[in-house]
Amino acid sequence: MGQPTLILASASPRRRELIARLGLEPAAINPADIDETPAAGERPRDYAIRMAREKAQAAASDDGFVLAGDTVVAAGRRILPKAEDEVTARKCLELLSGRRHRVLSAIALRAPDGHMRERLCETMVLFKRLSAEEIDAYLASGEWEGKAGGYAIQGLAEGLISRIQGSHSGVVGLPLYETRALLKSAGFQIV
Ligand SMILES: Cc1cn([C@H]2C[C@H](O)[C@@H](COP(=O)(O)OP(=O)(O)OP(=O)(O)O)O2)c(=O)[nH]c1=O
Repeated sequence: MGQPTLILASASPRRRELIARLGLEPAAINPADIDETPAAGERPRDYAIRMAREKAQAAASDDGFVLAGDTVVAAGRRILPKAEDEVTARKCLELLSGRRHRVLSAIALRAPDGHMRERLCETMVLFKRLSAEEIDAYLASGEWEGKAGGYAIQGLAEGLISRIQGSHSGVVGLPLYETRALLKSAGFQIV
């Protein structure tokens, strides 16, 4: 039996690389453009799941399974923004410095008949206490651009992270354990 058709609803090159690590190649990449504004008082985990579902729904297809993901950085109940400018990135790093925070990574899989399955992965991340020099140097790298919470663990930031409990791939954007389980439950054959 052949593999079901997989459509990846993501513009993120990291999600493409991560899905390849499960030995899968999407038949199509259909990024979903949705409104990513959190609702007032929305909990980080609810927001991550809602975003993943909305992305999968926006790329809905009768021809295959649509996989989408969403990664949210949360400090307590607070949802950190995607850092689009240096001021925002600095605020995020100052907030995360020396404190534990959570990264919520939700994935949603929409079946061709419209049935939606989802999973959530939660990872604790601890940054060292960052000095002013460390923050300045990190900002100068530009790696924070467009990243939730103003950092990317897959780059320089990992040298500033003393502990992570959960899923490294989840922090990057597609939790491989949960993604494999979700795809297997939908009939994909994966090692
Ligand atoms: C915390 C963290 C975030 N990020 C990035 C991944 C995403 O760009 C962003 C989370 O935003 P997402 O909305 O999850 O993803 P995206 O906008 O990049 O792609 P798409 O919606 O098309 O699938 O933060 C990292 O790359 N590494 C990290 O360590």
